[in-house]
Amino acid sequence: MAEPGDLAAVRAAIDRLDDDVVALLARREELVRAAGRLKADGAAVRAPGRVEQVVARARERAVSHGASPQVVERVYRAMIGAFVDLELATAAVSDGVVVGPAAPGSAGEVLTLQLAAHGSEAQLQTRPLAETLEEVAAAVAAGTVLTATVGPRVVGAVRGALDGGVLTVGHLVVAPDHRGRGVGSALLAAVERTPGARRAVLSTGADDLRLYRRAGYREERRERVSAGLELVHLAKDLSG
Ligand SMILES: C=C(O[C@@H]1C=C(C(=O)O)C=C[C@H]1O)C(=O)O
Repeated sequence: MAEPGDLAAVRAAIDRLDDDVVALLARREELVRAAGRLKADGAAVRAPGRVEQVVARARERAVSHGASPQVVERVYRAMIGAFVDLELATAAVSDGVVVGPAAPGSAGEVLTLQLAAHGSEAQLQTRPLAETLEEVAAAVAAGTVLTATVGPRVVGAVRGALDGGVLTVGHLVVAPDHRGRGVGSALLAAVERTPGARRAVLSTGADDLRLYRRAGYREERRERVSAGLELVHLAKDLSG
């Protein structure tokens, strides 16, 4: 590349280059998010062995481009650190939390969580939250319930009913002492991986939208259920 003659010109050239760098970072972020959705815990998110592979490869590429491998390594370690934080905050779960199909016999615990759920969704007293033990047990037996467990304890659950490629997500609940640690996001990410699901839809109270917005859900419409209580219908395209 020709050397620009003064600092302003150099900076203009850096700005143009940064446009490309950020565009590439955006593509990298998409891939990192996809990797995160395939992981079950914090150790898998951090993947230190893979980090060393990526760094070693970047150092080699730096040498072949005539760049400083030390600078490239520092940039890469900082970048990967930021991506790991993103993965931990989005798809992944705190260490020790395992997400998977509800174990036979867990219906009682799932129902207890549903009944204990706080917030607007519980206040709606919608049919799902007023389920009987038999109904929850039938859903567990049908394989439509996913749970998050810590050791033997169920700390969260979600349900996904698939019909013609449309996944209706419901009953997302997290034990009060496990909130804010990515359990809800991990359950949501796991249910979205239901084979054959091309679109996810769900309805929730107007005050618990953050988790869903962060996960890429878009608002379709709002429905006033009663005075002071609004139900928000959300959807997410899963085909991409
Ligand atoms: C994207 C991944 O997750 C993390 C982020 C990495 C990256 O940004 O390259 C590499 C390893 C993990 O720490 C992965 O495991 O590949």
